[in-house]
Parts: sequence; C-alpha cells; structure tokens
Amino acid sequence: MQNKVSFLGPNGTFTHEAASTISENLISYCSIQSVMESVVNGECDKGVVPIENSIEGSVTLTLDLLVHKFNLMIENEIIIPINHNLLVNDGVRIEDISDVYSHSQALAQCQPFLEKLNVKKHFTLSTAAAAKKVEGHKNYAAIGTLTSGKLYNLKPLVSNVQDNDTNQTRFIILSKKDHIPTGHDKTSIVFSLYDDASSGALYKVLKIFSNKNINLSKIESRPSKEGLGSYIFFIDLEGHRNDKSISEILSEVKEKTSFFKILGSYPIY
Ligand SMILES: O=C(O)C(=O)C[C@]1(C(=O)O)C=C[C@@H](O)C=C1
Repeated sequence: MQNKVSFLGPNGTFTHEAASTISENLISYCSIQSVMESVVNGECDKGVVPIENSIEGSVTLTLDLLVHKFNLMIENEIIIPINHNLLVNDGVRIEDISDVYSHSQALAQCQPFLEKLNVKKHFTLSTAAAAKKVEGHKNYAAIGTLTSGKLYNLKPLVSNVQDNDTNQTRFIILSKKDHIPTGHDKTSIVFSLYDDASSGALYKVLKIFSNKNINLSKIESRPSKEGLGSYIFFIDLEGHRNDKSISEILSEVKEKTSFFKILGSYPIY
C-alpha cells in the first residue's frame, strides 16, 4: 500500500494537482493546519501544502505554522504552473456576476482582471471550496482550476485570468523526517537574532554563509509575533544538513541566534 498523503482540498485544488504528481493514495483536508495535523497525529505519512507563489510571494500561514505550531520536516518540494479560470454556472454572462469567491492567494494573483470586473471579492479556504460554494448561484463566480469546474458543474467563462503566464506555485511535502542527501539539495532554516536593533546583527549571521561560499536561494522575514521590530528570518541555502560543511555552518548559526530551527533538507526541484 502506498503512503497516505494529505493535501489542502477539497478535490480540485491546485494542491490536489501537485499532490497527484507524487501519489494516488490522497486524502483531502479543508485547511493547511488540518493537513499538518494529519501528519503529526499519524493519520497520513505525508502532507502537501502551498508555500510560495511567483506573483504573490509566501503563503504566510504555512510559514507561521511551521515555525510556531508544528515540528514537521520538509521532505521535498513540487513546483507547478498556475492558470486560473473564472468559473460560472451554465448560462451565466459576465455582466450577471456580482460576487467572486476564491482563496486569498488566487484572488491576489488575478487582481488586475478582478478590478476591471468590478465585483465583490470573498475569501474561501481554497479555490475548490470556492467552486463548491458558487455551484447553483447565478450571480456568483469562482476563481479556480478547470478540474474544480468539472467537479462542481461550472464552466470556464474566461481562462488564464492570472496576472501573467509564468505564474507558478511551490508546494512542500511535509513528513516526520526530511530527505536523505542526493547531492543536489537545499536546506530550509529559520532563526531570530538576539538583538534586532543592533547594527549589523543580520549581516554577522549572513557572513557565516558567504565566508564558506554557501549560496542562499531565499531570504525572508516575518514578524516574530512578540512585538513590533522583532523578526524571524527564513533562509533556504544550497546543500544538505548532513554534509559536514553545512552541519558546521548550521551549528555556528545556532550559536549566534536566539531561536533556531531546521525545517528540512530536500532535493532542489
Ligand atoms: O486553493 C487552492 O487551490 C490551493 O491549492 C491553494 C493555493 C495557495 O495557497 O497558494 C495554491 C496555489 C495557488 O497559488 C492558489 C491557491
């Protein structure tokens, strides 16, 4: 029996599409948090959630839950192209639409199109949840996948309504352990500085990587939630945490930071 894999559902989400590339034994959950819980409590072996989009940036809920709530490891990543459709019930014309439903990331990725449409926008937990909600309502439309349109009896009135044709989202596969070294890996870490206000504090940490010629492929900060001006830094670096050189660097970073967590080492997609 294949590993059970949870994903942000219901069926027909982009996360469903991403998860389908790794397993046929998929179980849908209605929120990012419940996907993570399903792996922590052993209901599923792995869980797939979105983490970053090329137009809108990070899925901040995923980042925050990984730092503050769950001790899960990133075991792999998947990147897929994202093409959004304006989905409506049979016979609905564009001028009939008063309200559009979708996931906040999806609405944000289609902002110029939605502005022209001049409609009320509503958030749902996923794009497929939006399609489900819109089914049977003549004045509502959803933004989502062609698959969710088919599942919930909606037709694509306009296709490719995202801001640009190179829209992509990166998904992570979460597990209780990360990936063994492959020779072409990256490592995701998070840390906080002892004193955000002192000059050069971040530079001193980043210097550890540059001194050893380690390339960083991502750096981002989020509020630590402990007060204004206090941050958590997310870094993706090239290499596996089990490589001797990387493990030495990570020990040094841990020593120089007030909070440090490894989110996992996994193959670069
Ligand atoms: O709602 C979905 O279909 C999802 O899979 C979520 C999600 C996201 O959170 O980024 C995934 C891909 C797209 O970027 C839009 C929405």
